Amino acid sequence: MSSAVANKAVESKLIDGKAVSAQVLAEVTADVAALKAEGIEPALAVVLVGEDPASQVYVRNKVLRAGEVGIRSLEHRLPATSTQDEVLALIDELNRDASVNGILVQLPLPWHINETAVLQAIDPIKDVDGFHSENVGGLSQGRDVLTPCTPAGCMRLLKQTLGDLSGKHAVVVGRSNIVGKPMAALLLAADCTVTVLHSRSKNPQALSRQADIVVAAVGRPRMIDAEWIKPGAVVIDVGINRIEEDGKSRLVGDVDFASVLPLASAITPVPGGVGPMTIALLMQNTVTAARQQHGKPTQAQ
Ligand SMILES: NC(=O)C1=CN([C@@H]2O[C@H](COP(=O)(O)OP(=O)(O)OC[C@H]3O[C@@H](n4cnc5c(N)ncnc54)[C@H](OP(=O)(O)O)[C@@H]3O)[C@@H](O)[C@H]2O)C=CC1
Ligand SMILES: Nc1nc(=O)c2c([nH]1)NC[C@@H]1CN(c3ccc(C(=O)N[C@@H](CCC(=O)O)C(=O)O)cc3)C=[N+]21
Repeated sequence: MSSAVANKAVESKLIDGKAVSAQVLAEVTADVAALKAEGIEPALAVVLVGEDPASQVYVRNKVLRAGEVGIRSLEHRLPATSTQDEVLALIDELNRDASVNGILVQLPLPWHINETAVLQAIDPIKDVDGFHSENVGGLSQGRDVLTPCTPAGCMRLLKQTLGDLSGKHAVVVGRSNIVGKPMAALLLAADCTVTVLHSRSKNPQALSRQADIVVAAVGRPRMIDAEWIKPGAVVIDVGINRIEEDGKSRLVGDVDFASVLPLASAITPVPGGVGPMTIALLMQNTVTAARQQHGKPTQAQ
């Protein structure tokens, strides 16, 4: 096969998260403009505690993206030495500020701060991460609540790739509160048969090889290789791992892209897959929150 033909074959399998996120952002830009014409300016507050360099980059990207779609953003940076009460006091202030529609507290928090206490302090109607128990419970009950951005972004990619997901067997590798569990809930709501694998699962490769859809959210570079994948499966790689390779710093997923590519019918790259979708869905959630807070119906997605 000529390399041009080989490239074409690779391209046809790639799920382009950058392109799909651009579509989402275009929709959000139009929604924001419509709200502004009615005198409503959606606003997102991003709270960063400490100086973790990766978190600083993420927060900067969120603020930049908000500006691009017309969402006002407020960046609150607190020192790593802040007490939990200081963080809670800021959240209380943001909860009460009617001009703030969305609140995101960047994770992870410094070790001395209780993550659950902080996430539970956010008013559920402003919880654009969907991490408050009210929203977690609502998702599991099938209520129309704010949904975690990364799993919601994965769903949009899957629906764009496969259309109807009904009856598909989906395997989610990882069971965190921010990715694995909400991902499983969304797949179930879309009528998939769902298997959730984790670090205690026995023979995970054999289970994963039964899946029509594999979502990898483990935080282990390239762990999911060809052994985990049935020919024709759709593979969504949530992992973001910075590794040193050949003396260079590289970003790789939880999927061993080179070994899985020949088997998968479609696969997300890292970077340029799920990551850009997460930020786009955060913007969409902010608009949804603003609409709800102003008593406007939220559009079907
Ligand atoms: N693209 C994006 O927008 C985002 C990307 N991420 C990335 O996604 C990845 C996962 O993040 P997150 O969910 O927060 O990670 P966590 O560390 O919170 O969870 C990892 C999960 O993977 C499971 N796991 C670990 N090792 C194995 C193994 N050998 N076999 C099977 N399961 C295993 C763990 O199991 P157990 O519960 O038993 O310990 C756990 O449930 C990371 O790379 C992170 O950087 C995260 C958020 C957003
Ligand atoms: N409260 C909270 N909500 C989150 O949603 C949240 C969080 N905390 N903490 C950290 C994780 C991680 N996360 C990412 C978002 C975008 C990219 C992203 O845009 N990635 C680009 C590459 C970025 C780069 O080059 O470094 C890509 O994959 O193409 C990645 C990761 C959100 N998270």
